[in-house]
Amino acid sequence: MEFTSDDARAHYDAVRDVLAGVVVGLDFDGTLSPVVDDPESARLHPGAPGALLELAEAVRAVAVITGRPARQAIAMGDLDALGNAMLDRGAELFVFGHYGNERWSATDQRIRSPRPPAGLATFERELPSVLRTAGAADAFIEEKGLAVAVHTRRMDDPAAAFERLVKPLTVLAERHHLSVEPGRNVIEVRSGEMHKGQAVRAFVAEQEATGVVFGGDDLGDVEAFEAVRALRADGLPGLVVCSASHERPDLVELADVVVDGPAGVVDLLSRLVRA
Ligand SMILES: O=P(O)(O)OC[C@H]1O[C@H](O[C@H]2O[C@H](CO)[C@@H](O)[C@H](O)[C@H]2O)[C@H](O)[C@@H](O)[C@@H]1O
Repeated sequence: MEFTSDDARAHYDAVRDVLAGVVVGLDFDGTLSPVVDDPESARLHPGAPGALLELAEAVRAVAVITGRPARQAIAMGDLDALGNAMLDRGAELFVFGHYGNERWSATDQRIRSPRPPAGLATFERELPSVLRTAGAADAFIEEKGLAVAVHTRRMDDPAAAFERLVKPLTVLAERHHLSVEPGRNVIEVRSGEMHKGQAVRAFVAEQEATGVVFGGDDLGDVEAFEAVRALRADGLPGLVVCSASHERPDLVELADVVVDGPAGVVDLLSRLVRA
């Protein structure tokens, strides 16, 4: 792991000093789960369950804060089993799905979810024609219930297809009062009312946390990075962790600690607990 500045090392120390009251939010894809070509094949890094279990015992609470539907993240990460193991040790696991629009906890076991945004159904009906016009008819469409994601990763030239799609998908989304969330070879269209920064702030407040850590790898995590930095400016110890990849080098400068993908995240969490 690498600190991005001397201040960053001090932020790490400050969080470690109040660890028992700290909340930890972690993104799923690219942070706890290595990025794979097929979004449906994503799974937790093999070291993640053990590291999260150890972490949960040492901190106030742990949350997976993801753009995925909570149900899907729970299934892919076997998070209900992990949550039960945490409960056995007196700790709690939360999952905030759809960028904080959904909520699940190991204690509650029910997913609290809003209705899909108005306009999404019409957007989805019009989407194939927009993809054809943009020369991207073979993009993979992931229907997510509250959102839809258009993936270019498995196309011949993923970056070029992504660039061709940003404008027409933005125009179509805006026509239906929806927001565009660009990510790693994916353009997601969803309601713009919630983001991970709000999820982090709400998590800190409800847990009366004495510190906060957030780890992420993609543009959808930037608001959470900003929330940690803003809370820190108000006096709460905080640490921003970037799970780095060649696909998103621009996120490094927003972080305090940079690690090498999900394996690096697992290593960092273990070090934090053992320190
Ligand atoms: O907030 P996250 O947990 O990071 O979820 C964001 C999106 O991640 C997924 O896509 C990403 O991971 C896929 C599997 O590794 C990869 O194939 C894709 O290229 C990545 O962008 C997911 O499919 C989306 O629904 C999430 O919004």
